[in-house]
Amino acid sequence: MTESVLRHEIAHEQGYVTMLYEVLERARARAAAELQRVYAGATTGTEQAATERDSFARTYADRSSQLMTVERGLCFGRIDTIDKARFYIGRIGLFDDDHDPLLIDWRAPVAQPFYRATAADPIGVFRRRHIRLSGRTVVAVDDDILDLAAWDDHDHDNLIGEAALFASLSADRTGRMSEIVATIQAEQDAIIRSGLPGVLVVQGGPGTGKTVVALHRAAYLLYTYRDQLARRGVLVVGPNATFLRYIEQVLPSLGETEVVLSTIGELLPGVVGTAAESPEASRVKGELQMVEVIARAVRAVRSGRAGRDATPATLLTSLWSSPERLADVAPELSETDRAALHRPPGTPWTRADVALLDEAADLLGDTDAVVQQRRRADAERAAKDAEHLAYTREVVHTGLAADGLTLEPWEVDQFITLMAERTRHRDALGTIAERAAADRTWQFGHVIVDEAQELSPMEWRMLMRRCRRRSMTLVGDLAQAGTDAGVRSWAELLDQHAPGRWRTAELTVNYRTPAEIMAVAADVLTAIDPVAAPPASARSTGAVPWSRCVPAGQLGRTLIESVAAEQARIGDGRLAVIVPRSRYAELTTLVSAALPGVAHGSDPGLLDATTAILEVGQSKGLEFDSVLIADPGAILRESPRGGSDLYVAVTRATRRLGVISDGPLPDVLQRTVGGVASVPAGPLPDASRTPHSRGSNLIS
Ligand SMILES: Nc1ncnc2c1ncn2[C@@H]1O[C@H](COP(=O)(O)OP(=O)(O)OP(=O)(O)O)[C@@H](O)[C@H]1O
Repeated sequence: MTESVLRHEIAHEQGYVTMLYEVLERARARAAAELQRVYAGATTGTEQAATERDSFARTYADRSSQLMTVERGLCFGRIDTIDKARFYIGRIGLFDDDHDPLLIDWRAPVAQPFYRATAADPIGVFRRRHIRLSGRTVVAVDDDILDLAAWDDHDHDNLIGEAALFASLSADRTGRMSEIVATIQAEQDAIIRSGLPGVLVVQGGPGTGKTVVALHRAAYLLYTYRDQLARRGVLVVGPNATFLRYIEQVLPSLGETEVVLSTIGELLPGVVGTAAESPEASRVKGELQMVEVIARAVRAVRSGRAGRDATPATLLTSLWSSPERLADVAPELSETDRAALHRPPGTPWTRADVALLDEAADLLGDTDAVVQQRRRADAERAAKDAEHLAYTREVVHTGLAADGLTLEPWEVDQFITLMAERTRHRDALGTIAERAAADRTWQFGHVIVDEAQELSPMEWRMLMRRCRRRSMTLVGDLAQAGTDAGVRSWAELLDQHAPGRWRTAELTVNYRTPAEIMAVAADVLTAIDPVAAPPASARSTGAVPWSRCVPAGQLGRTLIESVAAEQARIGDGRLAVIVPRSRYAELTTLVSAALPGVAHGSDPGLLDATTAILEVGQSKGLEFDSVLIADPGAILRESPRGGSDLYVAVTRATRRLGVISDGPLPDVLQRTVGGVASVPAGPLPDASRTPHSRGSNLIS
């Protein structure tokens, strides 16, 4: 585009975008007025009537807040089809007074070609345009003309909208995951829009967008299969509380609030399994042989042989604290394994306990009191539904009278049913998290599991009980598995739990880690699995990973110097120091004493800190502008899955990676600049003089 054509196009899009914001403002005003009217309307004065009113109020309040959250980047694209139709794509659907679409919701089928069209297969699209806004001002347009002749020699047609994508990938990290609606790639879009039934497994290397794609899929499914999913909710399971905080803002920005986020350790009502324990104990607890152990323990309780400890918590406490009782019900476990499980009563629950408690609860069943409570709740809900319909009738008639509208009686009835359904949904949805949290037998409409490779066989049993219809999305990377108790093969897992009802998809492009860092990661991956292929990096930065070997006793000091140097290099960006578990306390104390602003792995404010010091497990799923790895040799040695831990650590950075070791540098890191030779403190190696840089650079 020449300069003047570009100016003209920007002015044209500005006119359209300004009109869209005016329509948005009117929709906001309407939602506010409805809210006002509901609050001003009379109720019969009973508590129930007030609840009904609140339910409507919540619907309009949700609508208002949804209309507020789409302010930033309301419209981000446009497609012109070969048959001369034009659609603007954005975060929400907007319509004119005749209900003709002005802006298409990114999840609607009409928007799909925006993400899928390629030069090789334009699916009817002549032009795809990315529109970049700053506030409400159009600052850039970027066109892909999907004309085969012009694109024939282009070798990466799975990447679209490169200017927009590249700008978003190069931005400083904020400590929170952000949504990617404007730049979803074709292979990601196919996963996001894959159908609801059955189990979809998404395997992909680090940084390929598994998490972000899974969250966009949640938003897409709730939009497309609203009736099926709204009342049961969608459960998203993540590896730890920090990770859940890292992703929690993505869904509201996509306009979805009906999603329950949980860790495995919190899936059983009334139990929080977060205490630490030995890797041996969690391995033994995660193995499938525990099914029979728990079953025997329950039988022993029932027969009165082992006392009358018929609640799951007492049952498990007594097993762990009594070697005799454990030996009685778990003869198949070795003595060493049984010893690993032993602990005194009163010890807090660990994550691996939770699946066993759930197993026991499932066998013991609910007590009469719980069953009766559930029946009472069902009856109350039915009564509420009837009252809700009556209230809806009143609201609709008042609203029609206020607007001076006359409709046919059947139209009014239809509208009442629709409104009742919608507001009842909202009412139920507002409390899905509470209801699901209080009900062990809650069945979710869809379950999404992130870092799925980490779940043990016992944890899969627990999760499958939460979704008997097996509508699930599992995203993970077997090469990143941090425990031996995790998944070894997706087929092995799913042939057992969803035979004939599962499918796989793969993500192949790494949007996080630049090619220079991925070249190092590729060596680590080869050591874990010689035939595994690393994902191709979407970009390169020119900054080659560096390493520095220091004499024993100088790791802390060098780390402190390097933190300060890296902070200066990345400006407003974020830095992580990843350390071995065995040296976490030592290095955290040293670094914190010298640099008081550094956050620790368990700090609630971790994500907002500019620098954090973490064990590998705490860094799972997260990303930082720069990463320093301390004592990589210890990371490799201290766990049977040390190679995978190092792979995770190496692939957390979006821009820079440095390695500091007070022992020999592991062979798999020889590709870092500096190598085994000790390099003096001072300026870091100049990337442009670096001899090696493997890995592909898809954006040249
Ligand atoms: N299409 C895209 N447009 C812009 N950014 C993207 C896109 N896809 C992924 N990203 C970004 O790439 C980064 C990595 O994504 P994500 O964390 O979902 O990857 P992952 O596969 O879950 O990684 P890991 O397994 O290493 O934790 C995130 O910053 C994400 O926003």
